Amino acid sequence: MILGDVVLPKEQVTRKCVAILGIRGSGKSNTAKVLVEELIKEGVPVTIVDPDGEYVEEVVAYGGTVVSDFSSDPVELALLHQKSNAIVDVDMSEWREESFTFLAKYLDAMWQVAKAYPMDRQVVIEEAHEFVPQGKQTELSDAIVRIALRGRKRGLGLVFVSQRSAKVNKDALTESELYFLHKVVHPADLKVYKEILPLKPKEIERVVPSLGVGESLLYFNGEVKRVKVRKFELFPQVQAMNESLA
Ligand SMILES: Nc1ncnc2c1ncn2[C@@H]1O[C@H](COP(=O)(O)OP(=O)(O)OP(=O)(O)O)[C@@H](O)[C@H]1O
Repeated sequence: MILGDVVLPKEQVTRKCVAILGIRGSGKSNTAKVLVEELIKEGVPVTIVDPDGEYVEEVVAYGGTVVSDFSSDPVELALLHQKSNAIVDVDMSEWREESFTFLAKYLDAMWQVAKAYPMDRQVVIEEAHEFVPQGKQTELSDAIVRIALRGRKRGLGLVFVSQRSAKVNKDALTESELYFLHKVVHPADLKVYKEILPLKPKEIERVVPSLGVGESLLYFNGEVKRVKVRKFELFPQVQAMNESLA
């Protein structure tokens, strides 16, 4: 999977937890979108928990399913998500109570379906601190923590995206095996990075605030690399054609 100046085999992402952290505007969602696109190309079904509806356009363009009416059947949706290339956007932008209940039921159904039909699939959780917060347990956070801790055997992987790394449930976050650590500046966030990275605290304080948009420290397998993920573009071939005609 070509993400920019970083190339990852699919197996380094699927069945694992991935954390994409950083301040607002550091490029987290862009990194997540590039990752989703590459997973889809590999045939891995992806579900996006989308609190701002910021993936809807892409999911529609890829012929995926956008769920914003929470009266649909979560089990049916989990079965639909079983297909190779399936992409589901759970649009939580209205922050309704029933959307949280639906999401918990959907993830639970996915967990059950994955037992019967294990296959690689990934769930991306934007603003993860809202759904799986540190110090607060809900039906939904239980469903997410269960996937984080025990999803591997059923093929389930997670991607946590958050600007409030200190507020994401530690049990879930520390399951991550791959980290894209974008810019942070606040001491509480730097502290989380210091707990994750095998670098000297002074080095972290020097490098992390200097990261540009789209740049991150990629931490995987005990190794830290400064990387730049490419800018996500919806159907670049179409855009290039339009530009050449203009
Ligand atoms: N790798 C990149 N190359 C060029 N531009 C980028 C890159 N990553 C992000 N950007 C641009 O920077 C801006 C912020 O990116 P993005 O929305 O991904 O940040 P974010 O950290 O998710 O912010 P927020 O927390 O507010 O959602 C966008 O305009 C995006 O197009």
